[in-house]
Amino acid sequence: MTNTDPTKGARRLRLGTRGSPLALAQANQIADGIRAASAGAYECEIVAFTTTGDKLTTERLINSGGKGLFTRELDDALSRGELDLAVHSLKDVPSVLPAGQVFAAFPAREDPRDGFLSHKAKSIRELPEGAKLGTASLRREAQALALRPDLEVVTFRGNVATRMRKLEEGQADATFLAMAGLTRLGMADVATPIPLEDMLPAAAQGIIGVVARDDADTELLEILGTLTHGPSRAAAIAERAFLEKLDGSCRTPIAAHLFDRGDEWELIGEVLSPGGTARWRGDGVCRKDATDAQLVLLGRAVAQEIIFAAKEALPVFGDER
Ligand SMILES: NCc1[nH]cc(CCC(=O)O)c1CC(=O)O
Repeated sequence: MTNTDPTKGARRLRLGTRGSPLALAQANQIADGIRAASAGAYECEIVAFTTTGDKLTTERLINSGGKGLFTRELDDALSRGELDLAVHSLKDVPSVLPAGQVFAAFPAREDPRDGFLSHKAKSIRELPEGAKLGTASLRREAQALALRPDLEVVTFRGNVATRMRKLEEGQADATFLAMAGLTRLGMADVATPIPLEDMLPAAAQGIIGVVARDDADTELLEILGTLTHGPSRAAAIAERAFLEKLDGSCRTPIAAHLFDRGDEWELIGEVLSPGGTARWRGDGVCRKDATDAQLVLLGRAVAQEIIFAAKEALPVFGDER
């Protein structure tokens, strides 16, 4: 499948992604991977997009704006054939891909933990009474308030650099950022990682998803397949199946993580009421050699457990699904 004949020019691929430094770093990683795995047969050109999500300026707009805000423009360009591949932070990708699109690679997951950033404390617990927490994430807001109901949550939007600047300016006393993003930008040391069990991350946090059209040529799909990391792919499938089953509302704080328990996978899922006054956890295990279908069933079963437990309190789960 490799083209080592120097007289034959490399085939050009257009890789679409968002314009943020993090998105560009991720796209470059994939471009390097494709070049190496194809022994130079493919060369990638990175095309940066501004998505609707990048243009919105307030947290509330994001939270009420529906799904795919960070992917729609890329989805459309991929469908139209203006791109060959789209590179996404998987946690920003809606749980169902647009028709005609497939995941072509799930490279090794980067640190999935959330990071805590503050000049006033080393952890959420140590923050002074009534401290301001900057976040645009309903999940992080609910998880932090579950622990510290006295905190005041303030809107914190923008890319990693913007949010760090807002913290420096004192617009908040603390904020959270995904360790994966910080690590990929070479800035992991600005944050204190929070143990996974203390703050369960968003489904697929730290995983990159590479999306192709389902009619992409087999040679390209084979090369992309070699970039896939099995355990990260298993996590992507189980965590996203959990999310899909729960996807009643984009206003519900949801977290999920597939843990490596030696000879088994354990999926822990969590749903909180907005504001963190109530929290439901579910969990389930499966064998490490589970098929994709079994990983999907695991995700759905953990979601179903939470739906049963939470449906009285959260009417959004009352519907049959
Ligand atoms: N919603 C924005 C977003 N999407 C992906 C990441 C980080 C990288 C990742 O989780 O893969 C971030 C920033 C953050 O949550 O701090």
